[in-house]
Amino acid sequence: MIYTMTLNPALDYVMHPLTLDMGFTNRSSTEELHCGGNGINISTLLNELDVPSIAMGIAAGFTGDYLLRRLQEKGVASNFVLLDRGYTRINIKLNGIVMTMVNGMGPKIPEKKVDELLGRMDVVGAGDTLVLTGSIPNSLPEDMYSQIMRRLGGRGIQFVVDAPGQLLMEALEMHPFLIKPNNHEVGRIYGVDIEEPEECMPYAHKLQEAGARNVIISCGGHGSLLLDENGAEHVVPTAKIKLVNATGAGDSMVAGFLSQVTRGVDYETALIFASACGTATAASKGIAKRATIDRVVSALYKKMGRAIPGTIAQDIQANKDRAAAEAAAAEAEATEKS
Ligand SMILES: O=P(O)(O)OC[C@@]1(O)O[C@H](CO)[C@@H](O)[C@@H]1O
Repeated sequence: MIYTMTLNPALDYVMHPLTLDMGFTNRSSTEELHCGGNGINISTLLNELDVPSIAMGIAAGFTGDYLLRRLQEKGVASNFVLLDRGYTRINIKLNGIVMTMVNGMGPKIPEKKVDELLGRMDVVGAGDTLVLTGSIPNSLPEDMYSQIMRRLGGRGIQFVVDAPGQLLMEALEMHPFLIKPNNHEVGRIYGVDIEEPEECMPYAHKLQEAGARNVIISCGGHGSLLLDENGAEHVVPTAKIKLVNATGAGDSMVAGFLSQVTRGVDYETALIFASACGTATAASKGIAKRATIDRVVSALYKKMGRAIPGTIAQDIQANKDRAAAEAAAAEAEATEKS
């Protein structure tokens, strides 16, 4: 089973202001509200791919209630500790000419609730994957992820860590199965300005030397790289799309990668699929749907001049057949009612 941990989930309120003038009232042309927080995004995409996962974390107040209800409606299994006070944050994503984000701080987490969460995590065991991702509320210690990994260490759990700066570096000594920073995050860690996957490769080696088994570094429109645990380097371009909203694109990469490696697919194919999932979300309102992912997968293989591998081609065909059957059933039902 894949477990995702979101200690500081959010509702992502995406607004589309036509202008953004500081000190004035700006008006949005359209708005959307999505369940957010990195682990939740990962579980949402896994659910879209029919890969079972359980989203864990801490939620609070009316926003937390809404978040959990929406997850349930989508069929995303969850196991959240509820706080008695405060509310799950609402992160503002201003999707104007330049994307601007204002993320909330999140509620204060009392120690007894952390203990409750740690207790619930005892279900995670041998063969499971635990994804620790996103920022953590201020009231929790900086080394929270490595604390969790130490507590659960030695049980044969595969850890995935996608977190900023110190949180990530602290976790490396526990040899996570996968880390996925982006080029900006890596640049901040090592004090460099890097854009292209090839420029990032030496830093992937440093992160691997520091403890990570597999290192993916995403570089937005420039592509992405994987330095795998066998020392092989893989670089993949990005399919061309019209950017809609990049929120959750990195999380979608993690979900896409896990969806493939957990079924035994080779690392290069898993990276290509991961890249397509990230791009598909960047081309979508919210986390990508399967049909968009399949379109981007096909476009990416075409761009790379390669044939789509058998397992992935079969999935795409099965999804097409399922969508066609669902459309036919819906049409038949509509005809019957009229
Ligand atoms: O404030 P954090 O935890 O660093 O990031 C939270 C967040 O920006 O990341 C997700 C996208 O990756 C969004 O759904 C969410 O709002």
